[in-house]
Amino acid sequence: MAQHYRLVVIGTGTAARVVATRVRAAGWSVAVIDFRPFGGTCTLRGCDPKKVLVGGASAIDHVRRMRDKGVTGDVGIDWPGLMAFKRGFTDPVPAQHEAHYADKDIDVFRGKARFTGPNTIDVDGETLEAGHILIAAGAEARKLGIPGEEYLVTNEGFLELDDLPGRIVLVGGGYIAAEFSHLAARAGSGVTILQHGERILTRFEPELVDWLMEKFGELGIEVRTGMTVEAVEKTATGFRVSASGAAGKATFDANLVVHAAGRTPALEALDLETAGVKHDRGRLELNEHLQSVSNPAVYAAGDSARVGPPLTPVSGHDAKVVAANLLQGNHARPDYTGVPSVAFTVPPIAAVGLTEAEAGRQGLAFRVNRRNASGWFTSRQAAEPVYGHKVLIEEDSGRVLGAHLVGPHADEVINVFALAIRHGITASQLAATMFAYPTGASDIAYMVE
Ligand SMILES: Cc1cc2nc3c(=O)[nH]c(=O)nc-3n(C[C@H](O)[C@H](O)[C@H](O)COP(=O)(O)OP(=O)(O)OC[C@H]3O[C@@H](n4cnc5c(N)ncnc54)[C@H](O)[C@@H]3O)c2cc1C
Ligand SMILES: NC(=O)c1ccc[n+]([C@@H]2O[C@H](COP(=O)([O-])OP(=O)(O)OC[C@H]3O[C@@H](n4cnc5c(N)ncnc54)[C@H](O)[C@@H]3O)[C@@H](O)[C@H]2O)c1
Repeated sequence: MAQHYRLVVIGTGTAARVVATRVRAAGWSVAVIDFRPFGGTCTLRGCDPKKVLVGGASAIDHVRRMRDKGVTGDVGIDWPGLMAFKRGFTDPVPAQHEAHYADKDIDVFRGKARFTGPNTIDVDGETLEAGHILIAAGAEARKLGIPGEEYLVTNEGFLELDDLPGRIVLVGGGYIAAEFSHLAARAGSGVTILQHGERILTRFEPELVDWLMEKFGELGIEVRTGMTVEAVEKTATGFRVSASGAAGKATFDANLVVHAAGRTPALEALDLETAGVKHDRGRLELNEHLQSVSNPAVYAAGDSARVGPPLTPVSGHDAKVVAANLLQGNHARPDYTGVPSVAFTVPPIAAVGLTEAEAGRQGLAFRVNRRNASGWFTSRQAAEPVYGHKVLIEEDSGRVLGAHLVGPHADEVINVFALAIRHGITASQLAATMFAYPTGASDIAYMVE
């Protein structure tokens, strides 16, 4: 016998929880499904645990930078201790989420969801029938299609390691490689990044990434760009990674090989054909209201919709759009203006709005304030020489088109620029704002002058 709900939600991450909670509050019957512990990627396997661990790396880095400046003593990372601190955040999450659903009278199902028709879902032999179905299944590590792929550990495994191995190879050179390498190297591991592209962190301004590369060098992280990983094999002591590039083939030995080569919407298990849900090259085909173009009962949000950038605030934003469309009929559309993004290296690198290349391609008339600001007070006080910015300001309107920051407080100051871009606050209005001094934000006036 099928159980009937007005809404069935696949997933229990950020997008799923926001939609389920809002729609239930309007009186709909709602069920959520997940085959993993409840809570989603950000709280359990992504942003939050990563940031807790980076906190440890950041603390020892600060002490080391201050060593010849009146701070004494040796510091290091006790990995099991840091992991125990991290587990203090992650361990309670599934029970808290389950309690939330119980409190809201939202039914929960544990297992893998699979469509069995346009409005029906199977969860381990149980059939759910729904007026609407939300795909909020997130993303999963991209299949590389290389021999030995099964030996790769994903973010999920890395963030649960009881011990940190001596030698780590990261396959790919984006967010995950940058963040995990900074953490692991400070915790004492030898780290190699094998990146297919000509540079790492391709979503950030190249000049700022170049300034940050100094840090990778200091940490002894070996960054090999232009290298495509082609195979991983097991050896007596660990793994051997084979890669090739313009300079030829090379092999790298490691005790751990980590997947940092991109994530794609987690659609494979859903059997979308059975539900008549169109998709193309791993992406759902959605209309401007985040509804399937071929099955009007189905909506998607967050990483599995992959309309906006795959970041937590975007999942929350998509979810609000979908909830509004479910409850009041299609009228809301996502607006990704001014979504900030940070890679939590130490120091962090951040971006919001257009890059210089994008603004150029759009034919906009703009000026660029570009500075390596390692002589500024903020940089010297933090004993962190990597500090700089690039801000793009439109000539006639004075609108901030893009802001790119690297160095101390970049992860916080970028939010001021996000506010400016999203709400049309001009460069001169930012310059006329009194920010508390001395803080990262008090440098903004000089960045936009
Ligand atoms: C290592 C890492 C670090 C990150 N750091 C940041 C950061 O600092 N800042 C930031 O903004 N973003 C960060 N992100 C991205 C962020 O975590 C995601 O964008 C966000 O969590 C996506 O939320 P979601 O609700 O779309 O999906 P998810 O939170 O991924 O939820 C999807 C859920 O669906 C479940 N599911 C999948 N398929 C099925 C199925 N067939 N049946 C049942 N359940 C299913 C999954 O188990 C999962 O729990 C990071 C990601 C990673 C991997
Ligand atoms: N701080 C954050 O916001 C944060 C942190 C971690 C992850 N994330 C999210 O998770 C997603 C996935 O992160 P990611 O770092 O895996 O992906 P990414 O897309 O940032 O980078 C992947 C890189 O791997 C390279 N690559 C792909 N295949 C390769 C191969 N065979 N050999 C060598 N290099 C290869 C690609 O050229 C690409 O540059 C990101 O897109 C991001 O949205 C966000």
